[in-house]
Amino acid sequence: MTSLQSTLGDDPGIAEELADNQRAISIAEFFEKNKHMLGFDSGARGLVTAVKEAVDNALDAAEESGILPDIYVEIEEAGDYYRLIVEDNGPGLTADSLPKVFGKLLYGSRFHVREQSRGQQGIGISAAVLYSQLTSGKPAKITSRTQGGETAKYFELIIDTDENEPEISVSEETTWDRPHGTRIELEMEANMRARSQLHDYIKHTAVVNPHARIELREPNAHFKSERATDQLPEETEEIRPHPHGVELGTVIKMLGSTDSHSVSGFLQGEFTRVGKKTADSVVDAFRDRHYGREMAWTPPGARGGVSEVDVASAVVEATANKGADATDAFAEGVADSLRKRERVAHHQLSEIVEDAAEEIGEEFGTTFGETVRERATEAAWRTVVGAGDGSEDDAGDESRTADDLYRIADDATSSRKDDAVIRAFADRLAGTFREGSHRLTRDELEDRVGRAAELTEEYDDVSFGETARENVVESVWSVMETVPDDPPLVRELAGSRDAASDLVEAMRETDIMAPPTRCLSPISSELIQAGLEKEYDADFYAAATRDAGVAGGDPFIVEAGIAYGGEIEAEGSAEVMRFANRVPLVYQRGACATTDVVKGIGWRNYGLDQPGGSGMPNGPAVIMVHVASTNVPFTSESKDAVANVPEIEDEIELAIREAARDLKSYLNKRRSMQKRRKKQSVLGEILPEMAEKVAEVTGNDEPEIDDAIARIMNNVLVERRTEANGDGQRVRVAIENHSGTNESIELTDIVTAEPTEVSDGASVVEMDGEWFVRWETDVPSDGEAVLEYRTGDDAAFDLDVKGVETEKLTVNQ
Ligand SMILES: Nc1ncnc2c1ncn2[C@@H]1O[C@H](COP(=O)(O)OP(=O)(O)OP(=O)(O)O)[C@@H](O)[C@H]1O
Repeated sequence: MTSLQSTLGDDPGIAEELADNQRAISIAEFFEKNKHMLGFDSGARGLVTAVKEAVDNALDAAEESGILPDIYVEIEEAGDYYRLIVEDNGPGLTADSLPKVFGKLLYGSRFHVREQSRGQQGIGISAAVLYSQLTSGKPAKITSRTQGGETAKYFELIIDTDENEPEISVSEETTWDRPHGTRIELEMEANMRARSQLHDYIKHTAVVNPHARIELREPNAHFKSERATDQLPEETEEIRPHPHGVELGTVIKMLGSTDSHSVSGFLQGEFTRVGKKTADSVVDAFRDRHYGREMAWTPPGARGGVSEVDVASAVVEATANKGADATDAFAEGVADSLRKRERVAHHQLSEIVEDAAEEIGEEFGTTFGETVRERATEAAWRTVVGAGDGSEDDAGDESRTADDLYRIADDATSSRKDDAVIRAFADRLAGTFREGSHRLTRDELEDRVGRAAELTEEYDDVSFGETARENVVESVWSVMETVPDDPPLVRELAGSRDAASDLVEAMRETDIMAPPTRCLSPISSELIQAGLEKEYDADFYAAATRDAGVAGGDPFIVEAGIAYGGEIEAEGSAEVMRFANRVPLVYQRGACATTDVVKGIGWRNYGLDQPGGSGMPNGPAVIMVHVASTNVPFTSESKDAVANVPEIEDEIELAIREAARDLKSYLNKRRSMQKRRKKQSVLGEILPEMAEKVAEVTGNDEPEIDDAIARIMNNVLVERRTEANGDGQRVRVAIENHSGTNESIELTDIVTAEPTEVSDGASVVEMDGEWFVRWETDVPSDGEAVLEYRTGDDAAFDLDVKGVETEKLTVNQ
């Protein structure tokens, strides 16, 4: 027990004493103690993280300035420590911003920008400086030269962790041979145990950044990855958030800081993809949630079977002192408009009365004032809902609304339900409208339907289950009308959590075009495939890039690639390569959404082994996933693993499945080709023996085996025959298609003497004393095509056939 606990309860000043111990903690102090959160948990890992932070920044900075990145990384032993040097050819940093970039945590240019970049939080490089000063006690040494700068600046600094501010020990002008760029030198306690992770990081960075030149020199290795293209990734543009998935707190903050007064203006001004029409739809969805909808009833006379009530006479009765003709015309006008409608809600009836009042008033030179209009509206409404006026001779017709609801409920529920049960239910539901408002939210409607259903279950001893209730709610809700009330002003919304929450829900449920992707820089399927081909000598490659999705208001794109077979390690489980915003993720594979998704896929369906039917697939496969987003949701600030955000997980799965489908058809085909090869080799052994026997028995020549194999195997047979013909020889190349499909075939016969009289459609090209007779032709199933030409007597030939898998091809030349 601590001394404070022992005195607790006796001492009236205990809270004050405790309060004395409270004090703010600077972010730098916090991370000084929690460096593992930033990826600096060990010397081995710390070094990789520091390289990663510096290289990511160098790539970001160069690309942002339209410069093709040229990055040099050097790690050298320096006594008890390791020295890390990273140099880039980026735009450099000004003398004002440089000390803060390296000497202050949470200082950066990207946090508030919705645009894809590797860095996000403004922590990375200052965390590396912090780790270096903590472990070696040495300051960071930074040189930087801005574009067009006469000289370079040189700083030595550490972070004052109490204040989270840079403490500069040296600041001077210097010379540097690079025309622009930044050079960072950090000393730290480290080791090279994570060498393979370091190499992977550099190599994989090169794979997905083919426009960058990256060189790594470390005590045991030196390699340089040259630029594969001079094409910078397409420039990204900052965008506003997308309305889907923005959280309530964010929206409240945005409501508080916008210049707009109206909700519609706010939506159009602060979000991407919201124009006037979309804003109107969001506002309508907001009205439905916030104010509820109004029930719209079938007006009297609009539908057969409903008792005709004289709307006009009700209106006449309610209208006093307007002269008989004007009153009749007014009442007829209302009744007529009403008759034309399929359904009418109270506010729509008011509009009908307003319109008739204006029109008839003008025609008869009289005024139908506010009171008259109201009385007329109420009288007409009573006829619509079958309510009496309270007098003895007008008891109303309660069955009107019940009939109406009966029809809706009958359509919405299964035909197995007894008619009397639906009637009883509709009566009870109609009762709730007689007693309560005709304007209600969806929740209120659910309540009413629920109550009516429960009473029906209780008194009629039948079941009125969840699905029936939901269907009735849906059908009634769909005939209800959105109310015309003006939505609150932005400043009112900002002050009301409930109203703002209704707005967020309305934004969420409105169909809104996917966000523009100019803020993102996906790698593209072609480059993913090219990258995989560069890294892995495989038999098969596939890649897929999905359309943009939205998570938390931030657009994202997922891409996937698969390499299979060849030199890829066949033992053990497949390798998963993860990337986020073009940065390879090296650590925390098990905590990453990408890994979870890969494990959740049934790989046996795609032709890979998967022990137990779930988990990592086995075999010679590499699965690559890239998540590009304006705000990648990492599980922690060390940015090693993508968090389990459902929208992103769904897209990862779809991207992988897209690539995996190609893998599946490749593997299926390969399997059937393997079978074919086996069969063909058996035939190749048996047929010559049979041919020999047949020739022996019949005394004839041995039959043509190649032709027979081609026919039995349904192959394409390409056969060259030559025939001496005067001065030279005639060449005849015949293609017989025994397969069940039409084939497009590209054939090249390479001849050592000049060909003449070549068939139409073929072309001849001479190269170094060889003639290439090229011919592209379509041969239908069971069809034949022939190429003919003449050439010299002593010509030699070599035939090359493309367009048909080798297993389906028999060449006889
Ligand atoms: N080599 C560089 N050249 C030019 N500017 C740089 C360089 N390194 C960092 N910066 C600038 O310094 C800022 C802070 O960098 P820092 O690594 O701390 O954070 P970040 O990259 O923005 O985000 P994160 O914490 O996610 O890495 C960057 O936003 C960028 O504007």
